[in-house]
Amino acid sequence: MEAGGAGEVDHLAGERATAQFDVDHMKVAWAGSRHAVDVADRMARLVASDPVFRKDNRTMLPRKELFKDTLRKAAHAWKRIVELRLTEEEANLLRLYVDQPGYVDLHWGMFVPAIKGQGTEEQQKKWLPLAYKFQIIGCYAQTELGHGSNVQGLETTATFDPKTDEFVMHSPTLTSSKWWPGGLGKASTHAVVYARLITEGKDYGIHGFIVQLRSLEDHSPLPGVTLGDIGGKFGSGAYNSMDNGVLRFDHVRIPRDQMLMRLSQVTKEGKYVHSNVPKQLLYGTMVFVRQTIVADASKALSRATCIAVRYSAMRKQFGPQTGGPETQVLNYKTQQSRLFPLLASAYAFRFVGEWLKWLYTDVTHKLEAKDFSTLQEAHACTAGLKAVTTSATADGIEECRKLCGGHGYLNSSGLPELFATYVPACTYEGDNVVLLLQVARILMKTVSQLASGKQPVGTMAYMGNVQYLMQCKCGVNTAEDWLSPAAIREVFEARALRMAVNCAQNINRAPSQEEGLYELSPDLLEVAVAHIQLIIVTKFIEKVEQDIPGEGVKEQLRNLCNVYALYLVHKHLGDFLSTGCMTARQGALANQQLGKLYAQLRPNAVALVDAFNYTDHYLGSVLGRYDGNVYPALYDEAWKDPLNDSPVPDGYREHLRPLLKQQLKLSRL
Ligand SMILES: CCCCCCCCCC/C=C\CCC/C=C/C(=O)SCCNC(=O)CCNC(=O)[C@H](O)C(C)(C)COP(=O)(O)OP(=O)(O)OC[C@H]1O[C@@H](n2cnc3c(N)ncnc32)[C@H](O)[C@@H]1OP(=O)(O)O
Ligand SMILES: Cc1cc2nc3c(=O)[nH]c(=O)nc-3n(C[C@H](O)[C@H](O)[C@H](O)COP(=O)(O)OP(=O)(O)OC[C@H]3O[C@@H](n4cnc5c(N)ncnc54)[C@H](O)[C@@H]3O)c2cc1C
Repeated sequence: MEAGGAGEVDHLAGERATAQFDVDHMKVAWAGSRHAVDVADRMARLVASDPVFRKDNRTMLPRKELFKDTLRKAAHAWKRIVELRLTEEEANLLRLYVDQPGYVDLHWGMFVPAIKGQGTEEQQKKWLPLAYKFQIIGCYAQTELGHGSNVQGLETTATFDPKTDEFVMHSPTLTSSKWWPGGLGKASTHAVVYARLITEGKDYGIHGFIVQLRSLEDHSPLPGVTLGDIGGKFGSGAYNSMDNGVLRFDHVRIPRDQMLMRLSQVTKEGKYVHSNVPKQLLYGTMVFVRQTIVADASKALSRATCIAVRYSAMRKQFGPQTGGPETQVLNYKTQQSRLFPLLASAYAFRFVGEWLKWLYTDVTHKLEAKDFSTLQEAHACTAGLKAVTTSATADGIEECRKLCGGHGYLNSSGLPELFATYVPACTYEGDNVVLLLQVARILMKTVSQLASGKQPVGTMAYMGNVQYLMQCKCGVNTAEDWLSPAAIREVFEARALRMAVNCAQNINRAPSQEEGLYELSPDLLEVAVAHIQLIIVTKFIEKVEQDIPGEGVKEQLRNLCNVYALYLVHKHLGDFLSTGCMTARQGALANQQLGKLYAQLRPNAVALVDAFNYTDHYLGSVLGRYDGNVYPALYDEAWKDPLNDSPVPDGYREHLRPLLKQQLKLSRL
């Protein structure tokens, strides 16, 4: 846990003393409210103090033991949730701090939301109470061996048989095997299965069905159902605690009322009826989860930066030419220029995640009132932000590992496992490239409508300012001018719009729209990234403009916001220059200002990661310890490796001894 107990020494106390802001209030700004800090703190401590939830040996467990450990933790977590009568908010946080991917994530995160979003009231009344009490365990079975990104290309069939009032679920080919769903392999009793609905001889495309897979008596697969785990995955520990599964159906029958019928129905006679709603609502569960993934990005990146900042503050290498103590590696400007933008990104993703949650809730209310006007905005924002934040977070975790030098490569640093667990977020819930191309298509559509005078709305409203943004000139003359939110916002808007318009013009020159979209898809990706980065920067600026209590808190957030924006200017300078949004001199001034901001951030760095309020248990890193007492912890940790169980290793007699004896004989010749 944190320092302050009897006998504990805070090796980072000096760092904490230099902070120029109230850390306690920064915790509130980060978590969203005082209440959020208190609940999270209570749940984190509850988990950290419970031996069942220990995870320091996780990367050393063989897969079967790891999976059993996951089942044990999930069951224990549920027991605690019931015993302590935890609220939904508390229960979600408890699961978060248990920090081990498992079937419960899909049960609560996808199975339940799919039924809520796509089930009728009657279906919800039947299935949700069972799911809420864990009388059934569910997963989300969409992806197949042959198709993941292309949902419309799925092959599993659900053919209606009016004679028995049932659907027949079938996997007609090997490639139609469901492949990847988490929790499917070993734990789930039920799944929401996505399949092509066929009735009266006609294929009506993809629909969701609730299907029982395993016996509720002995957990064995039901007749006609083939089930298994798809095998080990990248890294030690990591996502291997999850039973991602394979599923095949051989003409399995389910009652008609197990088709999720909120969006469309099949009557007893086999007639297909589509409610008057957009068919994309079928993708609603993915939109919901993409939104939660953005919030998770800030958690993962803040963990990695917390480890790297604390370790960089205690680690020393080299010293001044004149002698004297070695330098903390955090004082190296190169370390700061690699690490501080990641710290700023963690904050940026936290606030854009908060805003996205608001947007999602707002759109949901509108959908309930049959207003579908914001569906496209919700899709573009969730897809784009999911793609940009997960890619930056995965890269950022790996950068943090390198920032910790050799020790970062040890499992005990926590960083290899964090990376291995996190990196599939770039693929699941929509491959990031596929999602960015969705955003780009919407942007191209918006550009094409500008000529007709149609005013874009929401996060695309800036595109309506086309006359000005296509020709404006950045007014920055000094490095300090880059501290103006208006200047920053304008260059990001101009860059995004000009890239979109240029790309749209190039597409129009292609023989067909389709060919243009295909040929220019690498450029389209960059257009989408520029638009999404504008959203993140804008939401950070808007956050800083709010009333934020606590001494120095607003100033630190403003600093982080400027670091985030100017780092992007520096990184994507090519975009800003080639679109004529700014000059090379202005680019150099931005970089100059960035250097000054890093210097201002330096004395606050450790306190800024303290504000995440993570326990040592949740961080799971000897390098990121709150007290900074890294070396004894690293040393102790090494001895826990099973390889150190005996001084002479297994295999010595068979493989080392004969070799050494042979060398001895040869040397005597
Ligand atoms: C209670 C809380 C508990 C705490 C738990 C927290 C949650 C944690 C959950 C666990 C987290 C992680 C675990 C990982 C689990 C992973 C699960 C999965 O991966 S599930 C499978 C995910 N699969 C995908 O994402 C597939 C990606 N593909 C697609 O989405 C589509 O195929 C797509 C969009 C690429 C193409 O679709 P389609 O071919 O149908 O359409 P078009 O491209 O032609 O578009 C037509 C039209 O529709 C619009 N559109 C597309 N998608 C959407 C959408 N989602 N919403 C709204 N509109 C959409 C598109 O813009 C086009 O519009 P138009 O106007 O016609 O141009
Ligand atoms: C850890 C993990 C957990 C998962 N959990 C679940 C789950 O619970 N339930 C579930 O149903 N699924 C799950 N999935 C599956 C996941 O949703 C898919 O893997 C994901 O949607 C990507 O699809 P794919 O694997 O078909 O990739 P592909 O689409 O085959 O991608 C391969 C490559 O092709 C590129 N590509 C594809 N289409 C295009 C295009 N149109 N234009 C340009 N490039 C393209 C991609 O960018 C990528 O580089 C999970 C996957 C993982 C890794």
